[in-house]
Amino acid sequence: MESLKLTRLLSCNLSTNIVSLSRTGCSYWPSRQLGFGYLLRRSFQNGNLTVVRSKKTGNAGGFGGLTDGSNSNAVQDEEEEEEEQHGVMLCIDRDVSGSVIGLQLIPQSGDHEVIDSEEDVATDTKEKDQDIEEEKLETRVTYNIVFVTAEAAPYSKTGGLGDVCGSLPIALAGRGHRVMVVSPRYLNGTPADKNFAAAIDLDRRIKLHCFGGEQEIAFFHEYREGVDWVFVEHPSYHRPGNPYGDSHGAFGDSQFRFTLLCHAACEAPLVLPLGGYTYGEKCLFLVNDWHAGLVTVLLASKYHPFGVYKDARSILVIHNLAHQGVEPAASYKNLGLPSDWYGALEWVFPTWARTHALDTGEAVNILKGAIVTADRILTVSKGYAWEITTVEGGYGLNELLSSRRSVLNGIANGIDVAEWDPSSDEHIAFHYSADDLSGKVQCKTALQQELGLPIRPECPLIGFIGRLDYQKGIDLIRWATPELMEDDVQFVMLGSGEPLYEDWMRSAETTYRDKFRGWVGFNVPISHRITAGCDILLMPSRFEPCGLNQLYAMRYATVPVVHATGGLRDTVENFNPYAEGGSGEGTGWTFSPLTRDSILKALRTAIMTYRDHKSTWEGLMKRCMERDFTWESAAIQYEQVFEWACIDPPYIM
Ligand SMILES: Nc1ncnc2c1ncn2[C@@H]1O[C@H](COP(=O)(O)OP(=O)(O)O[C@H]2O[C@H](CO)[C@@H](O)[C@H](O)[C@H]2O)[C@@H](O)[C@H]1O
Repeated sequence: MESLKLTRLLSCNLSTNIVSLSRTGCSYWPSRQLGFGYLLRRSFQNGNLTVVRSKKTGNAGGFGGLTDGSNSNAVQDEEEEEEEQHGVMLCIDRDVSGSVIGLQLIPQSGDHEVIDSEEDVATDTKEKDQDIEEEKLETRVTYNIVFVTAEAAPYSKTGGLGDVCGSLPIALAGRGHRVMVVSPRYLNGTPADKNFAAAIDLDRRIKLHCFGGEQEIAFFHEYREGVDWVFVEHPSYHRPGNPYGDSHGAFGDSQFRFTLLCHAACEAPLVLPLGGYTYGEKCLFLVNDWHAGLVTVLLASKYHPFGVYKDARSILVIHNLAHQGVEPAASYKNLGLPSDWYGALEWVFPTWARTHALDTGEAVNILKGAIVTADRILTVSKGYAWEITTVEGGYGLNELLSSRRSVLNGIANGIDVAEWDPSSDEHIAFHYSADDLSGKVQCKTALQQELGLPIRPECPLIGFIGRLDYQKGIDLIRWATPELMEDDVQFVMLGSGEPLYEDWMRSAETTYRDKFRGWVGFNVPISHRITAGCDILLMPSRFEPCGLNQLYAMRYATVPVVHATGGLRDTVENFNPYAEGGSGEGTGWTFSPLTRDSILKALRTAIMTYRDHKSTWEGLMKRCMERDFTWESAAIQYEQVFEWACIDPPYIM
């Protein structure tokens, strides 16, 4: 018998493989999932799981999903060598009429390792390597995944949430999962509206019960890069500005608009026949930030009591705990939740945070409701997963989050390495790679020219990109700038946000004419050019759940100087000049505490290294570029969490 590398495949550290069986009682994992040229067939008899391993000689067949029992042609082709293993049934999937539509099975404890005898081990090294390669790439179990998010690039983006929800779904789809992303169909009367041009009206109107009546919404759909992009259509998503506000400030009806999103997202898997068939009830909802938070509460309070979505799981992904969706308690009745679920969202401000003596501090907090009802909780880095359980980082939710520590994990974001690739980036004038960095200095002089700065390739160019708000430490940058400008450096900032800082950036341009540029606005091409053209990227964030700009910077050989917090500390390795026999180790500078002086000190160390230690700097640039920030490795970690979510029963039934 030839080698079958199933050991790692079937003996994950969870000791569990969940296998779905179709109505017919057996299904096939296409050979791509199992290693080269094999199929697994599983049948269920008398409460036991039988795994039949077959060598397949015909075509590998499609990769259409775990429960696709339609590979009958492939079955006919196979030349079976059967061996049996036994397991137990975890649960039965039924449709609304009670008919069995699928089964979840778990291999019998101790039986789930398939270890071939030594004689079986293939001698052909090439084939072995190929098997291992395949195995590394393959997904063990596929899921129906429903992302719910307020933004998803390229359709909508105001920050990192859009980036993540625009690229992680594609990575997961690429690993064999069926993935839907549900977000609003924003139209603001600008050229950005064309982002939605390829999405077609599915002609499926539904009525949602919230805000004192029936709200009719429609669904638009685009299938792109293996993902079902579903857009919720409602007039409240059509207005100037970004998803959250306009030049006059934040929109006053965010609770309404995102309540619609959540109700619609709960219905979408049930009512939309995408590609011919619905996602159905057995879904994994990935609920991103407070805007989507009502999904977990709806599943627990509105669907589960009626036996709907009982095999679904919800995972709350926290990108930023500072925004929680807090509104007056009286707004609870608008949310379309049963009245006896008020406690899940109930939130009482501490006395010091109340506005006047008669203020009882009572509010509803949607993110809190999601934390209470989600099956699992994720944040976008390990460091931040810990920080949010502390008083300093918990924004009032630290005790609640601590109480759910057993289901709380952190996974650092990846980046879209195709969009952010210095060797092919369409937004930059010159291209470069770790093997040939010469294009980087050309990008620098092109940027200096574009910004009207003196063209000085030898002058250290520092960059900042981000939202201009308290989180990003803009006040400290403003405070440190006068002293920084005494050095022979150039500094360019791109950002929009608080008017105070926008005005300061404009005025600093006048004060430091030859040294400072402040680009006020949101401009993706410029962000690429700054990332490529600068030598150093500054990120003095007060807190940073993950941070993407430091990852982009490293990919572009721009050395990050960051506050040692959250995801910044997890992803930037502090430079150690003495390591590796003096050739150095690390990818940037992580400073702490967050003060004006430590920002200046870290920047000056970086500047001195850039000026006086050219080969050390080149080593830093190369190490930055060699880091793996692909979504692939993050997606594998997400799959681990999916498995954990499915092993446990739903948190609230
Ligand atoms: N003016 C501008 N013009 C063009 N592009 C601009 C821009 N301002 C910001 N961007 C872009 O927006 C993104 C910002 O991403 P970040 O992760 O740094 O921050 P954000 O705080 O929005 O995200 C939150 O969610 C993400 C995702 O999980 C976490 O990484 C992060 O820590 C958390 O605060 C980057 O792609 C950046 O280039």
